[in-house]
Amino acid sequence: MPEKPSRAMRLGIAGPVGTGKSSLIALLCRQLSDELELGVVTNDIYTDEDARMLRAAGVLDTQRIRAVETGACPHTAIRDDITMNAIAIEDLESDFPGLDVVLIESGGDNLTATFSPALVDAQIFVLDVAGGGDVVRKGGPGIARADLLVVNKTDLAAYVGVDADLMVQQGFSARDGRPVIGLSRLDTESVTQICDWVRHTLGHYASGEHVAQDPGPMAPHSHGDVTHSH
Ligand SMILES: Nc1nc2c(ncn2[C@@H]2O[C@H](COP(=O)(O)OP(=O)(O)OP(=O)(O)O)[C@@H](O)[C@H]2O)c(=O)[nH]1
Repeated sequence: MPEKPSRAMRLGIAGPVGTGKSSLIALLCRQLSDELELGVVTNDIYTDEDARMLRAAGVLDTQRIRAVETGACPHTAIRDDITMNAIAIEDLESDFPGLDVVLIESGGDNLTATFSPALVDAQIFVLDVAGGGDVVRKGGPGIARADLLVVNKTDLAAYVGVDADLMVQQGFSARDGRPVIGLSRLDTESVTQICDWVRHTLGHYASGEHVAQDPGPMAPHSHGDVTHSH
């Protein structure tokens, strides 16, 4: 058994609005909190809604769930100026020494927002079948190079006329062999798969084999009348 690392593995969960990031965090807390010491940091633009939802879900001691109110563009706080998130994580780590994993939820953003490797050790990019079958093919840094791509809500595929297996296949083609999981909270096999992925990644992190990757900058975009290309 490798020695416990000096700090928790920081695992980012990114992806467009409504794809199921908070639900995935709730699921991981429910499944893994008996075996791992977990903490959560959420990012919302003007509210602490996601943190309140997770606290209300009763999946973790409420003190272990911290909210960052990012203001403005949510990606700024996970990529360009990570200070608020870094402080929230350090507070959690000092209040709960011995945390194994801190899950950090990005504010739902556009398809190209990803975490800086200075903030997270590994990141999951979450899409859902309801966003349409073409999304994976269209690509973007998170889709192509996050440590894991999740195609979520596969239980809804038949209702929205999307072939979930094809989306997963397209994910594999876009990712040079990096992992892709088709997930539904109603499908226990897929839930086991994602929990195993977290355990496996934590094992690599703990043994020092895991190297944080930068999926790449987001596409040029506009904040009001100013155009940024990060
Ligand atoms: N059918 C189905 N619905 C799901 C699943 N996972 C999440 N949802 C639903 O999808 C909706 C959005 O989920 P959230 O977890 O709030 O999504 P989010 O990405 O955190 O949303 P933002 O924080 O607003 O970006 C909710 O109504 C969830 O109940 C799933 O596996 N299957």
